[in-house]
Amino acid sequence: MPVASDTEERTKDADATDEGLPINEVFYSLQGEGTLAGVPSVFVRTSGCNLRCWFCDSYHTSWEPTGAWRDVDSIVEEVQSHEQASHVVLTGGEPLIHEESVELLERLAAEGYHTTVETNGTIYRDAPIDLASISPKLASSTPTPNRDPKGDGEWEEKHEQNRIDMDAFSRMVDAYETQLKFVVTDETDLPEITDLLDRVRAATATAVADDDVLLMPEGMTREQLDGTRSEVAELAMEHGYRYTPRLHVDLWNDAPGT
Ligand SMILES: C[S@@+](CC[C@H](N)C(=O)[O-])C[C@H]1O[C@@H](n2cnc3c(N)ncnc32)[C@H](O)[C@@H]1O
Ligand SMILES: Nc1nc2[nH]cc(C(=O)O)c2c(=O)[nH]1
Ligand code: SF4
Ligand SMILES: [Mg+2]
Repeated sequence: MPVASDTEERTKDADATDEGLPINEVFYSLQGEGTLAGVPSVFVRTSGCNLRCWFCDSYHTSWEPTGAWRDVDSIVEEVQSHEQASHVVLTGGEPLIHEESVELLERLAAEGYHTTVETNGTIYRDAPIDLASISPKLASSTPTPNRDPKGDGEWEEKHEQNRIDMDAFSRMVDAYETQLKFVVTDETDLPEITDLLDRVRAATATAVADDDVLLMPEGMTREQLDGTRSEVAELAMEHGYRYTPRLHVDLWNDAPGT
């Protein structure tokens, strides 16, 4: 069923309940991105997002949010059915638009799981998060009319206004072990990354090392990554940041549930 796309809309959604989470998919795979790439993990993907990146590889959680409302018990049960996994990745959509994500993380922590939250960094929540994998959205993510996958640029202004929230971003950096994972389209993204790092370093008590900064090539298929990965790897070397592959795309291309 369709899921309201952000918290504000969701409260108006007659289908919304006070309990549970809108779930787009739960699957077992290898963590494909970031410092934990290669680690067997169960992915819980919530539906609904407060942003609209033109390149979003999870279209059915953002541009056309779909999923089923599920209670936390049933989600935890499905996670536990993948007996080999001790890591859980909560992603979306934007998982932190949902208050119930906190309860899910509490339950998973109580069961002994390592939890990673994949987030755009615009919403802070207090929860047992072992790794906050923050992917702040750059200007190059904005759905301008010529790049809008759905309409005619209706989301451009809202996305542009909301894509960075320095308060939420810096609170998260101070509260959790963090990696900053920037989606890079080309070299023109680098000045904005440098500027965002200056701003977050000025706003936080925690040291943000260049080693915590990862450049990830934009692309949801192998073919698209063929056009970005070499350049992004060179940019990481040039600037002293890390490079992260998109291992799942290299292994399984854009197959569902990977
Ligand atoms: C679908 S998002 C969900 C979590 C959260 N909304 C966010 O953006 O961080 C999961 C990850 O995929 C990245 N991503 C989405 N589309 C991508 C693309 N076309 N190429 C590279 N990374 C992409 C995001 O930046 C984020 O790191
Ligand atoms: N294998 C795999 N690794 C991932 N790491 C982050 C993902 C995400 O969509 O948040 C993701 C994903 O969708 N698949
Ligand atoms: S913030 Fe994440 S889920 Fe939302 S549109 Fe961007 S990439 Fe997709
Ligand atoms: Mg993904």
